[in-house]
Amino acid sequence: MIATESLSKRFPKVTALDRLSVDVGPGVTGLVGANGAGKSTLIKILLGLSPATEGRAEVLGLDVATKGGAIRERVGYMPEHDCLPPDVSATEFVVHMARMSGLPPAAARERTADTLRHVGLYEERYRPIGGYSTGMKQRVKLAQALVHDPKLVFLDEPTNGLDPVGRDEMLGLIRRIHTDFGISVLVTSHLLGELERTCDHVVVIDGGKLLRSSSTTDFTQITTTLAIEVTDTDEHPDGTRAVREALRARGVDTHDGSGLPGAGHVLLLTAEGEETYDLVRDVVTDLGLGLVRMEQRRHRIAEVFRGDSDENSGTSGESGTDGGTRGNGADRDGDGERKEAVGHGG
Ligand SMILES: Nc1ncnc2c1ncn2[C@@H]1O[C@H](COP(=O)(O)OP(=O)(O)OP(=O)(O)O)[C@@H](O)[C@H]1O
Repeated sequence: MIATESLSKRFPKVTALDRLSVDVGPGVTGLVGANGAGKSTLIKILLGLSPATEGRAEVLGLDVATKGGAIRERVGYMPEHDCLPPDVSATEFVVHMARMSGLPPAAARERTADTLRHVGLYEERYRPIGGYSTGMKQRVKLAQALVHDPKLVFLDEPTNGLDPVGRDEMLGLIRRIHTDFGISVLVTSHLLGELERTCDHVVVIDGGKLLRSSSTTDFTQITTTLAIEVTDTDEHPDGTRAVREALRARGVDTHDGSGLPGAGHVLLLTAEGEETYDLVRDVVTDLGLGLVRMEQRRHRIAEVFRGDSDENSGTSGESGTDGGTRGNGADRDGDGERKEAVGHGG
């Protein structure tokens, strides 16, 4: 879908892209990086809107340096910033964008109605955009990117400014763009957690350089860390502690994993093999406790950035699922939800 080769973009005071070589296949691909990492610059070059300083890039087999027009016919673009006219309705605006893409009037109206329904705008679509919420505006921007039935869409920070519910809805929509319509997606975000759930593949850039490009499952491969949660009983009012002590008596060290979201008392330990599972089962049974869960943890993308290895992933206590953001910054958008952000976040 996309291929870049030693692509660079230098502005007078900053190198926004630095010899970036990356291939992106079909599916939903996340482009992640801190603010200023070069995500929007890359998208503009890929659309043929801004020339690269060096290197080359192709989108759908078309050279960005010479085939910008043909690329924009085939690729939808949802820009990061608010760019919607306040005085027209979503329907009028999206019909206009469809016409600009070359659809005849009747087809433009039909596609507009379908697309606005798909993104979840109903009666509101006849009201002026100026009165819309941020979530509704993001949906209009998404609709205009999809209305001409592109093969590929570039979505630049589509969840920006949305509350957690709005973000989840937008991420669901993005997934469905691919599953329902077969349109491939390149979506940018500075929030790692979102991409982990939404994308098949993740490309990470930092300071305009490629840090990593791999499938989401490779990022989140299973670790050898086991997470255990047990019930309390009258005899053992702190079941977790009882398990911890019993395991220690058998020479197995555990770590506190209660920093994990939604977790009550979670113990983390390194699984040496089947014996570890048997040992935990026996210890819990001997103590008369209930085993609520025993599961292998997966790496989270944030941990990959921190360079956490299996060996130390259980030692910090906070290194669990959504736990740590060490070195990557924690992001709060005022919605009270802690999010993982690369770099300094935004
Ligand atoms: N037209 C421009 N002139 C000068 N510098 C620019 C220009 N556009 C981008 N930059 C710089 O290039 C770097 C990369 O910017 P870019 O907008 O691509 O980052 P980004 O990863 O999309 O982050 P954000 O989400 O904050 O936009 C930044 O340092 C930015 O200040």
